[in-house]
Amino acid sequence: MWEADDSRDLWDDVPQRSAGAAQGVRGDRFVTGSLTSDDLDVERSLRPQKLDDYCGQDHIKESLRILIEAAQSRGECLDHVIFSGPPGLGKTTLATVVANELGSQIKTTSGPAIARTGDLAAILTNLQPGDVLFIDEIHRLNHSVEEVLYPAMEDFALDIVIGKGPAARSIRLEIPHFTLVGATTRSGMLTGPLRDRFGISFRLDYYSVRDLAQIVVRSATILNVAIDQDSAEEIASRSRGTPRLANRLLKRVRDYAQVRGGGDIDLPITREALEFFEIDELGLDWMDIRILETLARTFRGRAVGLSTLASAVGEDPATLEDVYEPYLLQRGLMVRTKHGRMATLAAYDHLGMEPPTNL
Ligand SMILES: Nc1ncnc2c1ncn2[C@@H]1O[C@H](COP(=O)(O)OP(=O)(O)OP(=O)(O)O)[C@@H](O)[C@H]1O
Ligand SMILES: [Mg+2]
Repeated sequence: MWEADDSRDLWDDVPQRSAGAAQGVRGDRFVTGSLTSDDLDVERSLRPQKLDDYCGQDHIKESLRILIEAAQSRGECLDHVIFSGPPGLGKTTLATVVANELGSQIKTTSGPAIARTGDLAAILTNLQPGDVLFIDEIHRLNHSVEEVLYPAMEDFALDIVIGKGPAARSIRLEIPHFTLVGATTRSGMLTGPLRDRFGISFRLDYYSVRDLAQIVVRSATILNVAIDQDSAEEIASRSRGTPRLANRLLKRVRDYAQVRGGGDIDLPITREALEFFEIDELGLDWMDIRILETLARTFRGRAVGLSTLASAVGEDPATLEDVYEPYLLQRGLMVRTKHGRMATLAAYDHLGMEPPTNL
């Protein structure tokens, strides 16, 4: 089993200044890593096609280069690959890049789209030798479909049951050799047998500010907008380590620069735009700030339960837990103890508030 992990300390170069929610428009949440309708128009054009265009995740890139070249020189298919990691980090992009580097066709589907075993059988029998089959959200495959996938991955065979009851018999069909590329945001939900059948496994990690700045510069070139390095780094440092978010903020800053500035993106207009859209120096939006302020002001130094906090900020508890908390926890701005949630010293510092004496 090939395991690789490209973790680095992402936040070293993020400025730690205090924020305070600026007044601007409120509505859509910019800072989610998940795909929104806003991303669809340009996501395709901004997606790198080859390993050389793919910024960051250097260890994964170099490993893939070696594995692809080795498989090609043996005249074999690349072993099955799984990419895991949070939304917007480039899993789908890597699947396409792998197929392009192999010079193979890619067939794309997703776990929830393959409802019945017959659907998967149809996909598998239609593959050409050497194809890449990309299954997104592979943790959402249902159990019976997964059972069909096992022999396909292991022996390139499809076991089909003909007839019913005592007369039923199973025949084995050969299918072309192919490479399965799976992607998942929830690697913990993969079943053991499925996970074991991937020869290569990569976990994508959040990007450094430097790598994100490179992505912003590349995207600006494709979008045909002028940007300087300082502005690219400013956008990068507020993008929560996520390329999708960096591209989204770049588009908003471009719009703002077009209407309020001369069209080119420089540092003052970047800061003004991000302040207008209420994205602070750490990439926190007004809701994140509201959560921290509630913890710091209303519950000052006291641990608070999820549902109490949710009603205090006017958000649904599940959304609070799944959408807002992970980043605040990851950045060390809040902690979850067995008694409840609390703002940390870093949060008080970020809000420019004196911490309570018991912290
Ligand atoms: N390493 C990278 N270099 C340049 N751009 C990137 C990189 N990774 C991702 N992107 C950009 O970010 C966007 C989102 O990436 P992608 O769709 O591959 O993420 P994902 O991990 O599949 O997300 P999800 O979990 O939501 O499916 C892409 O359109 C691409 O433009
Ligand atoms: Mg994807």
